[in-house]
Amino acid sequence: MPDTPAPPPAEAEIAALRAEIDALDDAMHDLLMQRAAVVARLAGSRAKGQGSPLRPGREAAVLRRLLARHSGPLARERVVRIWREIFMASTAIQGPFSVAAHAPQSAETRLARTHFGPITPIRVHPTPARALAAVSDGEASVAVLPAPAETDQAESAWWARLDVPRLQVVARLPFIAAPSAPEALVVAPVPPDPSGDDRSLLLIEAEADAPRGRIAQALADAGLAAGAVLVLRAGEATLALAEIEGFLRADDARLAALPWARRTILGAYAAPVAGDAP
Ligand SMILES: O=C(O)C(=O)C[C@]1(C(=O)O)C=C[C@@H](O)C=C1
Repeated sequence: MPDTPAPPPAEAEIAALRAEIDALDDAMHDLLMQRAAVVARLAGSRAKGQGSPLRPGREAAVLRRLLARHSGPLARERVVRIWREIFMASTAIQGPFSVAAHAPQSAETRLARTHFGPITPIRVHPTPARALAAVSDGEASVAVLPAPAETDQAESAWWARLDVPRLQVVARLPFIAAPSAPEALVVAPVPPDPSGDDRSLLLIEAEADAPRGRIAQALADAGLAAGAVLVLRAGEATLALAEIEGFLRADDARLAALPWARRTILGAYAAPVAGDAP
């Protein structure tokens, strides 16, 4: 028998570590196949019902739970990336899924791509109305639109005309907080699902000259903790869009304490999580 020289120690060490990685890959693959089988069972369950398989609140709750137990050299943002792909794979098991985006800054398309993954079809529409129509008509599963901004004019303020409750805001992108980066909202033909730490969007139609301060005060007096309040002067009315702490429901008694009868909950989304420390 010819003598086979023993590999140098460094190569032997690499081979041993790669064998460990191979075993872990097999274990992870087994778990992914098991997870996919459970998702297929969930898709068939009557409790989940028909309609969009997407549950952004549940996704956020899963990610928060994993990030809370996370440690080691794997970056938090990488954990989110890996699970985003898992969620989209699970969504695909439950039916076709596509995105209609309106992306005036092209950042919205990037946010949609990052959130919904590289394989999900994304079509960019020239106006928010066209993107929303694609969802209403069943051509797309969700719309991704620019987050409301103080600079919005009556024409660009898609949120002022959202066909609620048929269409509702269900998520805000990005889920990993990125201060002063562009943001987008996800609109779906289903209500949002709570994640346990949420913010809701409340649209109020006030009188034409209602000062912003009065609207903010009325919200505070009603016990509604508002973050940003956007104000849009629209002819005879003032439209105020308030981001309210928590998952607001239509029968919330605090809404009845507001001095304006025309108030609409546009939806809700999970509060973002912190990224990796720089
Ligand atoms: O929990 C569900 O309803 C699922 O469809 C499963 C799952 C997941 O993979 O964890 C997938 C998609 C949903 O958006 C949320 C969660």
